[in-house]
Amino acid sequence: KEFLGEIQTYLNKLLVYLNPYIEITFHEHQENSWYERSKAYAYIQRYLSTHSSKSIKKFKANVGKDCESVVLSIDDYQEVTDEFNGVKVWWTSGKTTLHSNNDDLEKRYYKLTCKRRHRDFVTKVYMQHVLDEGKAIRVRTRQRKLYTNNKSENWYGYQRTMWSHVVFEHPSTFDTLAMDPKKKKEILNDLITFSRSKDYYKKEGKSWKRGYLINGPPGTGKSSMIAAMANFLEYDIYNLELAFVKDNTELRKLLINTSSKSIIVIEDIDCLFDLMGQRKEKKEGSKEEEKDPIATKAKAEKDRDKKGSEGTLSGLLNFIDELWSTCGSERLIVLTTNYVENLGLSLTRKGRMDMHIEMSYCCYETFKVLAKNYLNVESHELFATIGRLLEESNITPADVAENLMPKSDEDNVETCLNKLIKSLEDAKGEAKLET
Ligand SMILES: Nc1ncnc2c1ncn2[C@@H]1O[C@H](COP(=O)(O)OP(=O)(O)OP(=O)(O)O)[C@@H](O)[C@H]1O
Ligand SMILES: [Mg+2]
Repeated sequence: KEFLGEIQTYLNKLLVYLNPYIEITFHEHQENSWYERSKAYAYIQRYLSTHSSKSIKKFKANVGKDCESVVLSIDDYQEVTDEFNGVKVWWTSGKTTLHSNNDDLEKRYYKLTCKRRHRDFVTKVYMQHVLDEGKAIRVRTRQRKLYTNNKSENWYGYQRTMWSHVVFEHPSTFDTLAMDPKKKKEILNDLITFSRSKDYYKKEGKSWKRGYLINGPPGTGKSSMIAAMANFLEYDIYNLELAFVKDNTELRKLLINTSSKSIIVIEDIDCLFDLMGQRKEKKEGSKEEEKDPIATKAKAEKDRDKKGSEGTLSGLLNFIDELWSTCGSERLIVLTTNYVENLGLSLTRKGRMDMHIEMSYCCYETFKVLAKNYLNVESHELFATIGRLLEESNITPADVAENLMPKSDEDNVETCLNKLIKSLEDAKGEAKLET
């Protein structure tokens, strides 16, 4: 009997030796951490769902938390064949169920089978390919988000969130954005250089971020510009509502909770002037003051030269410095304002913002892009008249767009252009009356 047992073990070993295949298993959850989903598992899932769509008929849908994304993956025990550099591998997915005291835990895995002699190639080269590709697919297909910060009263408790989000779906792109083509090119180049300079920033010991100050009257496309940037770089947007931020500590907490590949936006930074002023007055004389660097610094400044606005300006700059130093890498910081006068100067001069973008009233070049967007025309006999009128009046791209947009079935290129001409003439008349 002992002898038989020994034979059995040898036979098993022989079988293993003769079996030309090996199996590698990737579990959904790391050992000892059921809460942390393995990144490799997620990447393999993406990889297989795009590389197997032809050969497979049964899929399983995983719908994201907010019903915002659907990821297909191969259903249990379906086999997928993949080939890479002439090496064939087979994938299956499956699950084991663990019975614990309260509930059954499903443990899912992907199993990779390949020829024994390909082992090195598969574990080193092929798997690297799968993981890289899976990661790239995930970046490509991720839904981008628009975040806004909540009041800090809502940061705690049952549904605590600092940032609320919706899916970001603004249609604006650099193609539809109407502005001086030379400036547009400049901005695009700047963004491209930025997105490719990871190593440069690292080598220079700088963190990888860039700041833009966008100014222009309402309706000239500042928000559209930010959306176009986000669409171009495929970044998320964090809209920072400073009225909800009490002090630098809160600001810091918010910024730490932003993710990379994002644009942090503060709109209407000039309104912040007033906000800073209020904050300072409230704090004045209170004990809190010593703890708050903004107020303290602002007060010191004020005491020194007794100029109120200087105090608030330095408070604002302080805030922005905090913003710069706290938010992590791979981020754009964009500030917008309607009035640039002293604000823009002090922001750009002191090296805080890298680029100053000016959005202006509609000129002929801008109009041509809008006409292409809304009416799909590149030239028309009325263009000359419009060009001349544009030179004589200040009308925003938003107003031009409003006129060009066909509103009923009767509207066509001709009627829309005439509508615009009428508005331009009215605007000109008004301007004359004012002077
Ligand atoms: N330069 C532009 N190119 C294309 N569309 C524009 C442009 N400017 C304005 N528009 C149109 O006008 C609308 C309003 O523009 P947008 O919100 O970008 O202006 P804004 O400068 O952010 O204004 P505000 O200062 O009021 O926030 C946009 O939805 C867009 O359709
Ligand atoms: Mg705006």
